[in-house]
This record gives sequence, structure tokens and C-alpha cells, in this order.
Amino acid sequence: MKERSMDGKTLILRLEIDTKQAQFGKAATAIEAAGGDIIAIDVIHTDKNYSVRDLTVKTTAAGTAESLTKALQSVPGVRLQHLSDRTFLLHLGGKISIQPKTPIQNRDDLSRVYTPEVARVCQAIHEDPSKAYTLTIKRNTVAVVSDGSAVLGLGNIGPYSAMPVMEGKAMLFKQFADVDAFPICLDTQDTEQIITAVKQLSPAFGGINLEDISAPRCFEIEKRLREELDIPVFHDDQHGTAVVLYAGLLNALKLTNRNLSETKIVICGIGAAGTACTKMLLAGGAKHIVGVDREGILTADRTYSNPMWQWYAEHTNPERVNGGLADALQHADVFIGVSAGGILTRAHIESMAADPIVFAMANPEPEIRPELVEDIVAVFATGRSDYPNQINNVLCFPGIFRGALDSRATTINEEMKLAAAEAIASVIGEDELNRLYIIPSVFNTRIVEEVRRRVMQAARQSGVARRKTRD
Ligand SMILES: NC(=O)C1=CN([C@@H]2O[C@H](COP(=O)(O)OP(=O)(O)OC[C@H]3O[C@@H](n4cnc5c(N)ncnc54)[C@H](O)[C@@H]3O)[C@@H](O)[C@H]2O)C=CC1
Ligand SMILES: CC(=O)C(=O)O
Ligand SMILES: [Mg+2]
Repeated sequence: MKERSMDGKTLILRLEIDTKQAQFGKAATAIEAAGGDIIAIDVIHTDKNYSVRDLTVKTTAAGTAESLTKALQSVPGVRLQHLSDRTFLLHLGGKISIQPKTPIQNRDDLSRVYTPEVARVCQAIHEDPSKAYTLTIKRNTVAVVSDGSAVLGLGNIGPYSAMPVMEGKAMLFKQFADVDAFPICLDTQDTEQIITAVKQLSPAFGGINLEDISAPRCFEIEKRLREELDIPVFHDDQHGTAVVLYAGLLNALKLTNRNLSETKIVICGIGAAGTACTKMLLAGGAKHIVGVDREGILTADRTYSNPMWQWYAEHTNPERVNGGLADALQHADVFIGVSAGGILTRAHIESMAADPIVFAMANPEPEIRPELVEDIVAVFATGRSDYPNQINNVLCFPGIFRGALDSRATTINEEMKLAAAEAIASVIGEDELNRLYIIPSVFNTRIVEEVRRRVMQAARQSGVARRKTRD
């Protein structure tokens, strides 16, 4: 991604200054000339030969990490040891940890949490495995499992690089729904090995949240795990996204006086998220959906080696529109992007019907930035936290798993997903709905409560709940 201006960003620079060659003032002047305001200085080390200082620098319009680095390279006797920003600092050492619920203060505590007393608890579970839910963390745990093959829109960057996203999901699970989620990044992208690994680790978990596993492998992995495990298995990029998209679209259609069955919808990126969004919209009554991927519009006029695309072509695009993204968008009412950043232009949006709805949901870079088209769209949403209308699966997965865990559901089924979507949409009252508020903020505490309540009700009514209420 091209480096953007870091205007207003706070950077931390660690400088090593050879005091015989350079004076700190020269480094400070270079930083200011390159677009940085020094707002704090910490001396880390100093002796007669050199000093090490941490500078907190706020960038101005011209300042970037690159411009500051370059400027400092030209000051003799100054070495930039390290440059960090607040985001990187926040990730130092990871973002989560495990805390015991009770302290171990003496031998008596020790013998009860551990050997010998713990053995009685093990025996009790051995005699009645359902006691795993009452006597271990299983009742409250979710494994966030990825293979790093489709991390956000960054692509196949592997399991180590996927960890910050999975740790972030675990934080969100805890903060919003008090679910203890564990980031698990597997060092394999083999379908069978992933299925085996998840099954093998499942005893410790009340649910499995699959994350950022690319299509089409994600479909087989999820299907098999759903069949072979008795706990909910939920591919968040498919269903979490579809639930939130559906909630947002219901409100956007209401706002623009449209009816789902008559609305012309273009979905770009027919992978995990695009396929699930389409299925949810079809189930809700949408009739005019056209899917577009890298090779153009999916149409029943062609055959596809990817079985999901074959299914897609047979169940969408009734008018058999052909061509590329630009052809699909002519007079369309809605654009839903779950593909890649920056692929849409203003001209594309201009070719859509009046009052278009644009959900550019690719992360971290949306298909088009809202500022480029906000004057010609009726409603605009992205997946990001720094624009209004954030359509992101974080609105769904904490609450849907809270409801599934509390009702000890064996699965998360269509009824529960629909209940979650309706719950999210319902949080915005008729009188509150406007073009910048079609989807509630993730910080709205009513979301998890409402999603949990309706999901538990749907689980009970559809016969998948093993428990009525949470004590
Ligand atoms: N806002 C949200 O809540 C969510 C957003 N996403 C975003 O959606 C995107 C896709 O995610 P997944 O479905 O999980 O990945 P995926 O890898 O399963 O699917 C991506 C699809 O987009 C297609 N694609 C890529 N570049 C394209 C282009 N230039 N034109 C047309 N199609 C293109 C790929 O061929 C693939 O079929 C990512 O950017 C991800 O961050 C995904 C899940 C949730
Ligand atoms: C939000 C999310 O799960 C994604 O972009 O992959
Ligand atoms: Mg994801």
C-alpha cells in the first residue's frame, strides 16, 4: 500500500547520537524540516561518547515516517535505531493475556487447583463428559482459527502475520461479549490437516470461529467441521459479514424507499464473504443479484471449475448479464464490495441508478474511499472504524457466539443468523435512521444484548439449544 501522509500521527523515534560528531539540535532541526514537531524527549542513555533518546514526534502535513527517516540519515553522527507509532507500540508483546480467576496463595489452594484435588474433578468429567461445560472453561471459550490465507484484504500472508488480526478478534470477543477467545494460527493450508487440527483442539472450546481462510477451501472446511463437531462452527468472514451486511442493507433500503426483491444488487468479490452475503440476500427475497470477480460477471452462460462459482452462476444473474464490473454496475441500485481496495472509480458510481447505495467493505482499503463520491451516493458504508456506517462482522460475532454459548447450541443455524441480523438492524429506531447512521456503532451496548437475546430464542425455537438460560 502506498504510504499516506501521517499528518497528526504520533511517532516514537529512538536516536543514537555520537556526541563527538553531532549535536542533538541538528537532529531536531532535520526532523522539523521533514514535517515533524517534537513534543517530548526521553533520555534513555548518555555518556561522554554517545546518547540515546526517544523522541515523541507529531507529524505535520508534509511528514511521513519515510521523510523523517531520510532527513535523519543525512545528519552525520545520528543513527535512527528504531521508529514506531502508537499502533505498533500497542502491539508490543501481543494484545491479550490469560488471567487466573482466583489467586493461589497457599498449599491448600495449590492442592485444590492442581494435584491432588484436581484429579477428582477430572474423574467427574470422565464419568460424565457433559460436565466439561460446568467444570472447565469450555462453556465460555471460542477458538479463533486461521491459516493466514486471506487475511483481511491482504491475501495469503501466512499464519504468523495473521496473528495480530486473530488477537484483535479475541480482544473484541472479550470486551464486547465476555467470551474467552484464543487466537490459533495453523501452520498449514491443507484442508484435511486444518479439519483434523480443529477437531483435535475442540475439547477445550465451546465454539469455533474460522477466520480469514480463503475460498473455496473455507467452504469445505466449515461444512466438514459443522458435520463432525457438536459445537458451533462459524466462518466469520462468511456469516458474520453476511449478517451485518443484511442488517445494514435492510436499513439502507428503508431509507431510500426500496424493496429488496426489486433492487438491483452487484456484489464484487465472490469469495467467502461475497458468497455468504449473496446467500443471505437470496434467502431474504433478493431477486436481482449479479456477482463479479476477477474474470468478470458470473453467468450461467459459462461453466466454472470452482463449484461455488458454478452454484453462484446458476442461482443469480437471471438476466444473464455479461461483461465486467462496469457492465454490471449500469443502473444498479446497490454495490457491495468484498473484493480488493481501490478497484472502483467515481465513473462507476455515476453509472449506477439514482440514489445508489455503496457498501465498499474491503479491508483495510475499501473498493473506493467515501470522500471521492459522497456527493453522489445516497448511503455509503465501509468496513473501517474511521468512517461513519461501519459494516463489519464485529457487530455480529461477539453477540452471536454469546447467545450460542449461553444456550449451549450445537450449531449456529440460519434462524440464528437471521435473528442476529434483525437484532442489529432493530437497534436503530425509525426516527434515528439517516444516511450516516444505517448501522449501529460497535460501542452501542444494546447490540450484544439484543443479538444474544434473539439468537438464544432462535436456538431454542429451532431445537439446537441444549440449555435454556444462562445462570
Ligand atoms: N467488512 C467486513 O466485515 C468484512 C470485509 N471483508 C473483506 O472482503 C474482502 C474479501 O474477503 P474474503 O471473502 O474473506 O476473501 P476471499 O479471498 O475468500 O475472497 C475474495 C474474492 O475477491 C476476489 N477479488 C480480488 N480482487 C478482485 C478484483 N479486483 N475484482 C473482483 N474480484 C476480486 C477474489 O478473486 C476472491 O474471489 C477482504 O478485503 C476482506 O477484508 C471480509 C470479511 C468481512
Ligand atoms: C473484518 C474481517 O473479518 C475481514 O476484513 O476479514
Ligand atoms: Mg476476516
